[in-house]
Amino acid sequence: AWGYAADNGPEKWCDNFPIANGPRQSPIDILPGDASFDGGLKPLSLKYDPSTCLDILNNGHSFQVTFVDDADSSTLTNGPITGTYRLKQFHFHWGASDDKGSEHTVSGTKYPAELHLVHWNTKYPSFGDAASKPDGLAVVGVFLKIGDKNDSLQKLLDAFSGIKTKGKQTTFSGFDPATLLPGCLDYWTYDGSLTTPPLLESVTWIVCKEPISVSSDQMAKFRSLLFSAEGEAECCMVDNYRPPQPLKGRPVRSSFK
Ligand SMILES: NS(=O)(=O)c1ccc(O)c(NC(=O)NCCc2ccccn2)c1
Ligand SMILES: [Zn+2]
Repeated sequence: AWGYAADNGPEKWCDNFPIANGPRQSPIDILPGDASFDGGLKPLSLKYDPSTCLDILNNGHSFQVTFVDDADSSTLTNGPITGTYRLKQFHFHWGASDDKGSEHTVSGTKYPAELHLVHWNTKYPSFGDAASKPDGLAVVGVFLKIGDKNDSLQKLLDAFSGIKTKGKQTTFSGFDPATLLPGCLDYWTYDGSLTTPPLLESVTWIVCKEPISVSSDQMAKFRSLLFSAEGEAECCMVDNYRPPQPLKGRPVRSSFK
């Protein structure tokens, strides 16, 4: 199965997922100087209902917080997209040390972690169906930068004792994902893909310019999770990020000057 090790990591994914070398793969290195300001881009409208928060899970690649998505309770509208996209889950990617971990980079700069808020287009019946459509998904990416302790993030870290190993999940309720957003919602946007297998080219990427803070101690806590299941040889969950992929002529637009 795919992973992030030398024998099953990003350099090997094309063996089972040839789309890995496709025309709209993610992540990318964002070059602000090459992005074009688009005055037609609307501000992001993110409306999240904490009561739709369901559980927190170690899926063997990251940890994710999953939401009830059978109604338009937690949605993304406006921004670069048309229609209504429902929040399905959010998860993170991070490094073995604070000098790497993000998937997108900015002029080659890597952040220690990156948050992905995953939404699917309600013109399709489900996430799974939307995931195979070119306008099926919209993922909001937020960089994490070493600084003050993040109290909102701490609520997630406090739940880690119940999800240390692959496949473990616990109930997790009342969390408001809006508390993980930066104050300024300026963004870059481009057409891309899932950054993990099956690497489907169905994602409108919306990457926030402003990072949120995380303390170095909190980053150490991310690294206490395991890729491995209970009873298996312990393998620390670190470096679960795909490196930047070729832009292949895609435009990157900015919502700000
Ligand atoms: N890292 S990312 O691009 O935000 C992202 C978002 C949502 C996802 O489902 C994934 N990838 C993922 O979950 N892969 C394994 C399960 C899966 C997801 C979609 C279709 C088939 N199988 C990646
Ligand atoms: Zn992701």
